[in-house]
Amino acid sequence: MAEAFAPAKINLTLHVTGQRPDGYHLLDSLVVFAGIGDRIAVAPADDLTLTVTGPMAAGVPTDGSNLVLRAARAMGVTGAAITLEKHLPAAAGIGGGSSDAAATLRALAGMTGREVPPDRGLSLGADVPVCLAARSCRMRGVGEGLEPVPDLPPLAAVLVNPGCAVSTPAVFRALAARDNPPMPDPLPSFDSPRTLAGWLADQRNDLEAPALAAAPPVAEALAALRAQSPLLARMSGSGATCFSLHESSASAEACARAVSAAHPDWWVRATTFARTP
Ligand SMILES: C[C@](O)(CO)[C@H](O)COP(=O)(O)OP(=O)(O)OC[C@H]1O[C@@H](n2ccc(N)nc2=O)[C@H](O)[C@@H]1O
Ligand SMILES: Nc1ncnc2c1ncn2[C@@H]1O[C@H](COP(=O)(O)OP(=O)(O)OP(=O)(O)O)[C@@H](O)[C@H]1O
Repeated sequence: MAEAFAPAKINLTLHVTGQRPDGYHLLDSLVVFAGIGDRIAVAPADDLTLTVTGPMAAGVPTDGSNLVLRAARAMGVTGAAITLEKHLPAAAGIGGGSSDAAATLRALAGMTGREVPPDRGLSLGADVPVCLAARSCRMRGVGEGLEPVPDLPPLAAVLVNPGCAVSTPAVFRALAARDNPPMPDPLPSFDSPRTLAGWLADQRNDLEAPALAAAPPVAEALAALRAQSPLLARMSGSGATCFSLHESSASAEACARAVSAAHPDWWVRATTFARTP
């Protein structure tokens, strides 16, 4: 028996800087992890099985297409009873499936003593290597280039998903430009959430414009967050989840309460983005 936490992945920035001949995009992204996420438990068994539980289980595939089972197969594991306790919305830009895959690799490595695949799960999804690292990283290439980042201050944050799934390939396809400038190199260091948020405001998520065009509720989520005067509000990944950064946990919790009250059908969580979850 082994367990692993699958934290939500947040792209504080997401610059699309180019495109490979195979169509995959080159990225330059500052990635952090939240204190909330899914949970994976694995136990020895004769066959490979998956049970999905938890408040966000509805609609998550339970067949071989689930990234948890794909991760197990990538490790050559044919016998394991795996439980996925789903707390994160799916197809939401916060790496739910990728983080589940990474946590499965970690848990199965612990249980079986097998090595994780040499590509760190890249063939399962571009976000899997960073989710396997599960700590703040500068992510480049298509997702395989991981570099440690200067110490970031712990960040009080709110996550809002307005309940529309967004297709990652469709958002990439709708990009107006694929050769946008990267972040500065090296990244500066930040002594407070306010300094970091001020710097982030000059950076971008290049997928935000095409996601806003494809999914109008993203604009509503951003407007609802901005109405609470956060340090910054932005979309994560390919959407539709948006995040806000705050000076304190009390301010993040007040923001989450206000957005939840105005939009009871949205998924809204106050959390912390930390160097290690
Ligand atoms: C948008 C991000 O979440 C940012 O962290 C990731 O780049 C996407 O990661 P992911 O969902 O794990 O991506 P994958 O499952 O590998 O790819 C889904 C689709 O997104 C597009 N894709 C993904 C990653 C990348 N660097 N370039 C792309 O163009 C491709 O159309 C691909 O078919
Ligand atoms: N364990 C899983 N949890 C959620 N979705 C999964 C899982 N395994 C496979 N999927 C499928 O993957 C699709 C994308 O879901 P996922 O939650 O990984 O997207 P995402 O948060 O947008 O990812 P990213 O931020 O990496 O682009 C879903 O539509 C779902 O059908």
